[in-house]
Amino acid sequence: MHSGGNPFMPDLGKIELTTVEQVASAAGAKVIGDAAVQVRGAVADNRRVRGGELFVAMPGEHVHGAKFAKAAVEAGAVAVLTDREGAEIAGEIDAPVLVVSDMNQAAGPASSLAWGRPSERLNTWGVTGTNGKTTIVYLLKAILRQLGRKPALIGTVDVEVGDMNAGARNTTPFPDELQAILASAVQSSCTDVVMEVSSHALSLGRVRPMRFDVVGFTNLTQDHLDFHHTMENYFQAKLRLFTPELSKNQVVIVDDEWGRRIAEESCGENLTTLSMGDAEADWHASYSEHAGGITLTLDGPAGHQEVPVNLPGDYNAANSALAIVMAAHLLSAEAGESAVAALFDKISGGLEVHVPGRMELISANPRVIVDFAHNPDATRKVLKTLRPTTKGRLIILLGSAGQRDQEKRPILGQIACELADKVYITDDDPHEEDPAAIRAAVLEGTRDAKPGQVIEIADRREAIVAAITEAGPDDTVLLAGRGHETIQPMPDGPVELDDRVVAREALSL
Ligand SMILES: CC(=O)N[C@H]1[C@@H](OP(=O)(O)OP(=O)(O)OC[C@H]2O[C@@H](n3ccc(=O)[nH]c3=O)[C@H](O)[C@@H]2O)O[C@H](CO)[C@@H](O)[C@@H]1O[C@H](C)C(=O)N[C@@H](C)C(=O)N[C@H](CCC(=O)O)C(=O)O
Ligand SMILES: Nc1ncnc2c1ncn2[C@@H]1O[C@H](COP(=O)(O)OP(=O)(O)OP(=O)(O)O)[C@@H](O)[C@H]1O
Repeated sequence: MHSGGNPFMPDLGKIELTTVEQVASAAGAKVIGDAAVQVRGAVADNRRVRGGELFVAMPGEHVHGAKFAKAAVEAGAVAVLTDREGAEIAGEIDAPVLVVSDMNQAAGPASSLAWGRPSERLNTWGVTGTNGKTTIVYLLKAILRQLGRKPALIGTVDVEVGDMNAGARNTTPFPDELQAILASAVQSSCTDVVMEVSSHALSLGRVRPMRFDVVGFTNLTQDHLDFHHTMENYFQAKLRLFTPELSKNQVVIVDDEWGRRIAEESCGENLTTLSMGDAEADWHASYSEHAGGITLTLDGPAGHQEVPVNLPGDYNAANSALAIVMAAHLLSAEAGESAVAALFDKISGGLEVHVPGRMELISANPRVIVDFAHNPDATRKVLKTLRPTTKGRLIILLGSAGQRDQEKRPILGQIACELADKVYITDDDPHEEDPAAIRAAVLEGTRDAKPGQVIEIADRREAIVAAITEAGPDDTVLLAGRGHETIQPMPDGPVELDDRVVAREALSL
């Protein structure tokens, strides 16, 4: 869960007017009322109506947005888009109502048109996969800046447009917000948008009708089974991004079976493959590690290239390789080989990236690190990355989020016991679930622990203080799971809690 929500509200006066009839045609809607009414902009929350917009009444988890249609129109919305249930809930409305059978299909195309089809005026970059999306969009931003371009960024940690940035609520925003951010990016003269595309967003049609210039696939491992139920469904959601309907150029890491299946099944129009190992692929990458990060070596259509990157670990080598190959692949398709050569020339001096809450170093002795690892694959990879550089003990503090994938909880406990010397089990973000029951499920995986290896402390703040107080100067303490998050959703309501702040307090005790 992330606090905030995007404040990016484009200048409505600069958005081209479009008619209800045109919006209805894009959204496949039946119009009740005057189809000649003109709209500009689209919003799904009545509290954000400024005047003249289309109100996008989405069915929600708690309430149907149509309940607020009247209020939206009173605030100045000039038309309402909703489904049949919403039309009934909305009742008599003093504005045309556009009725569709499925809001997930309709909200994107309608919002895009109402915001002036902004994605068509930007180079669009999409990244998907279980782990690495946030890191990769930051890498893409760094690459594009080195090329002298002006990218906007949309992801889990924040949304950045020009000089403005704001915390994100969703990894991939809902269609009205997404299209408003893109319209802001156009108004701020951004050249590109780099964005994370979650599997939820793909399942729910949130990015429609964008057709990305280039997309990248990282990896697929267990997560989000609360939503997708099976890995096959989770895979099918990701696969969509690589079909010609959603993207023009595709880059796929083929080191897991899912990547190989995407390469085979997507029918991507201009697909290139990348391997960090010896899988058959168009590009191969390897790396050497040094104190400041890695030096990445890439061999592929652009020849042999080396790029230093300030991020540690084999998984960050994969993240960096994917970002660079995405850039090379798109430049090659659009501007030819000389543009690719210019790219490598610009980045050969190195890429410098700081991703909040990802391997974020809080102190050196003891080494305290905050990382967003919250699923089995990420937790395993981060512990394995930290082990060789830890002289003393490797201590991990973790829990698991409530109202999310439950199957991963004991697996997380098991990985922690296998790969760390000491394990603190505590609360993550319980949401409305019983925190003790979540901790018990994580503890189930620690049955084979050595005596004294595992300690349970419910309160995360207390647990962080205990873990850091216990650590010696040669130890590493990994505070896993919440990364950049600043609010802990507890059953009794949200509490302010930033692992990085608590760690610094504990270090000064
Ligand atoms: C389950 C889910 O998808 N919830 C999303 C949903 O909230 P909700 O269903 O609770 O909305 P609601 O309160 O019932 O309201 C329904 C509608 O009425 C409108 N409304 C509501 C109140 C009001 O006074 N006026 C008003 O107009 C709302 O704007 C909304 O359109 O609509 C919100 C606003 O657009 C989203 O932020 C919220 O995402 C929540 C935070 C979420 O956790 N979503 C998950 C499932 C998700 O999408 N995750 C993926 C992947 C993350 C990852 O990779 O880890 C993501 O892309 O974020
Ligand atoms: N390529 C990778 N493979 C496995 N683990 C990774 C990889 N990249 C990052 N990680 C781990 O996963 C965590 C989350 O990384 P990042 O935020 O970049 O991924 P994400 O896909 O955006 O995750 P989420 O969708 O959950 O926000 C990192 O803190 C790190 O522990």
